[in-house]
Amino acid sequence: MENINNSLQPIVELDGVSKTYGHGDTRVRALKNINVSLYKGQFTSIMGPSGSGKSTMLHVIAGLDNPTRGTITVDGVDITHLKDKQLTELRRSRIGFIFQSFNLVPTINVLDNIMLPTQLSGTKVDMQWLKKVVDSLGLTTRLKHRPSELSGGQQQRVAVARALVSRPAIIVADEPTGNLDSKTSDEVLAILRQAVDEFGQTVIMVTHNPSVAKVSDRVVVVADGTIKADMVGATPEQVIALL
Ligand SMILES: Nc1ncnc2c1ncn2[C@@H]1O[C@H](COP(=O)(O)OP(=O)(O)OP(=O)(O)O)[C@@H](O)[C@H]1O
Repeated sequence: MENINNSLQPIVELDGVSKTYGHGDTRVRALKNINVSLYKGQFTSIMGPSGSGKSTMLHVIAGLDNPTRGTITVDGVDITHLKDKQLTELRRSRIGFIFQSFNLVPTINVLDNIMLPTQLSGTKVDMQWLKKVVDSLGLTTRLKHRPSELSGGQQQRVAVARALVSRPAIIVADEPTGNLDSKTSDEVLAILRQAVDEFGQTVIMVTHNPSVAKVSDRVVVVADGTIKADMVGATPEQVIALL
C-alpha cells in the first residue's frame, strides 16, 4: 500500500519528534523519532494498542503538549517555537478539538457551547451549516439545555458539533466515538467524513475502532512510540491484522 502522493499538500509535519515523560525509573519514551506528514483534506486515523503513544502524538500535533525533541509544522507554521499566545491563536483559528471528556462549558446552553469557538475566533457563524450539523447529530431539540441535562452520548455530539461549526482547517479528535452507540457513532463519523469531502477540512483521529478504516483515507498504526504501518485505503480486516 502506497502512501506517497505528490498532489497532496502536507498540513501537519512531524520531523524527528520524540516525547519522553518522567525521569530515571519513571522515564517513558512515548514517541520515538517520529517522521510523518499528514495531508490536507484527508481523514487520517491513528490506531494502535493502549499506551502506544496515540494520544501523545495527537496532543503534540495540536500544540497541547511540547515534544522533547523534533519539529512540528502545522499549516506551514513551526509550532514548536511559538510563544504561548501565538500558539493559542493558532489553535483557536485553525484547529477544532473533540475529546472523550467533552470539555463543554457547564454554565451555558448547548447552542452557546457550539458557537463558542467561532465567537472566540471572531468569525461569523454560518447558521445554515450550524443547522445542518445540529440536525444530523440529533441535537435540534436540545439547544437550550445545559450540558448536564444531556446524556453522555449527547454531550459527545455537542463536542463534535462545536468542533465542526467554525469549520477549522484541522479537526483533531481523540476517540470521538468512544462513548457512543453504534448508530450515533456512525453518524458522527459520517459528519466528519462530510467535513472532509464537502469543506476540504482535515481530520486527524485517534481511535481503537478498526471499522473506522472505512471512512479513513489513511490509517497510521502506532506501536511502542513508533509508526508501525501507514496505509492508504486500508480495510478494517487489514487494520485488525496489524493491531
Ligand atoms: N502525562 C504523562 N506522564 C507520564 N507518562 C505518560 C503521560 N501521558 C502518557 N504517558 C505514557 O506515555 C505512553 C503513551 O501514552 P498515550 O496516552 O499516548 O498512549 P495511547 O496510545 O493514547 O493509549 P490509550 O489507547 O490507552 O489511550 C504510555 O506509556 C503512558 O503511560
